[in-house]
Amino acid sequence: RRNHKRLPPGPAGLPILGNALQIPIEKSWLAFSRWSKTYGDVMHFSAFGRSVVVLNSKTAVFDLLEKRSAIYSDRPRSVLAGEMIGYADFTVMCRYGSRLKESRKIISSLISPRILPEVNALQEGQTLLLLPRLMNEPEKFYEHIRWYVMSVVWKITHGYDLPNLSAPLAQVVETVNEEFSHVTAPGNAYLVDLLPFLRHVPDWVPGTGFKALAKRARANLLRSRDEPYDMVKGQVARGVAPPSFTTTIIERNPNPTPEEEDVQRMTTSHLQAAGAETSIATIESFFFMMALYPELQRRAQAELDEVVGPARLPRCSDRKDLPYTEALVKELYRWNPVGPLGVPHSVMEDDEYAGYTIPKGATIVANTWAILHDPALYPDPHEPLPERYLAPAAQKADDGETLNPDPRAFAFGYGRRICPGRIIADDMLFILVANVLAAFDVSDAVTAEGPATTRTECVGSLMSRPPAFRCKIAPRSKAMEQLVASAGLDA
Ligand code: HEM
Repeated sequence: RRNHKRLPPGPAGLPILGNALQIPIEKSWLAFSRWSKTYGDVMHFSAFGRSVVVLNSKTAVFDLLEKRSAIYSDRPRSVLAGEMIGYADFTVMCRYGSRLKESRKIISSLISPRILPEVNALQEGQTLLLLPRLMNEPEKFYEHIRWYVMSVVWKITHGYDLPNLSAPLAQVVETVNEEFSHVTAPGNAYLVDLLPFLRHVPDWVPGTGFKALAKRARANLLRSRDEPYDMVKGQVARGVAPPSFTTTIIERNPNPTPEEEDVQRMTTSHLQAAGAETSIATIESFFFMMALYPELQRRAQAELDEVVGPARLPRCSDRKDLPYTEALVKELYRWNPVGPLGVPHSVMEDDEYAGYTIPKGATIVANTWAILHDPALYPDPHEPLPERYLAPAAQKADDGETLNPDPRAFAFGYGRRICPGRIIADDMLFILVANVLAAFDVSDAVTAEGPATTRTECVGSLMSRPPAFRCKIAPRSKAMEQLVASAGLDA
């Protein structure tokens, strides 16, 4: 379709296909950053007649996704994943409307500063269980990190003690996560998303394998929604439910309408899915960064030794006295943001910005990676430098911008869709970083290509994570070995 509006600039594309073949599937945030030097901070692409607008600067992202959040908070339509499988009922893919509002209202009533002491105690307890696992089987650290994050989130959302990753409840969620990643992966485009009427074509027609896929994935989605919720519902009825988000929701509204219960079920099971993968990838990045940059590790350890001492392990309450460790956590969000392009938004009406039309229904992609590697905001952006946040407050760049802003303002998304789990994620990351560094030395990262170096690049299409690697995780002293073992037993 010809469009006479003045769209933002972008590379010329082919008829019908548009730019679909030009956008790389792997690490597209790097290509977008390169192209922004030619086309500017606001770029337009098209693929099969659909508009995609990529925002490459803090100003453009904040102007649109924050200040005009009222019209930039929808998600793009997705026929297979969103409508046929039903992921659009999940908060993260939910279209803008009453269901999203209801679900976000439930989440913000649950995740508030008031409940943080309880959540922090739980996170500290799970961390003490993680340390002996890392000490005894360091070669399985991927598995341990996964168990750690999932166990923290399960405990918060359903009061469930996850023994290991093969527990049936964990398996259901893992299957849903895998299916979700598969159908939403860039490059796995399904024709039904371009031609939605195909969903009504009978199953026997060749080429409709996507319908069987949708049925299977939907059945798993409903299992992941119902099994944990029904477990807690039964516990509440018997008066034995441990405290959890799901318990609170059920007790608060014991006789919900079917519509209310549907949102409650989806929201609680979704927190489980939304919280896990992002946090796991950030922790993988932490181990990688520590192995590559031993001097950062030493500096944080010196601070932990001085403030916490050798007789105990760090707690959340130490955080205010650990500025370097805090800065290191900030640098983790910046150096390799796990969501380099965030989650796409969609604009609900035609809009004008910087002299261009942003057309209604366009997918809006915030290039968070580009902001977090903008040398005008973060000098020397490719180097992990926690001390950048310790410089005297409010250092200004030539154009008056504050230098080295807190990366959490970008890493957790924007406007009305900002990540509602960010306080939980951030505390979990801090307590893990502080404990691992107090207890262990991390070193010698090795990927399939050989020893990793500071030039080894992260990989991914939707998420950015280090290439698969092994590393050494060794107790810092005999005394620490004993402390970890006894703290683990106590926990
Ligand atoms: C390091 C860990 C995490 C990172 C980097 C992260 C990042 C993000 C980002 C970038 C978004 C999209 C925001 C946008 O559309 O602009 C998001 C959405 C979301 N996150 Fe997180 N997240 C993390 C952990 C968590 C945790 C632990 C939970 C829950 C316990 C959670 C729950 C959610 C939910 C429910 C949404 C959907 C919000 C919506 O679409 O309205 N996240 N997160």
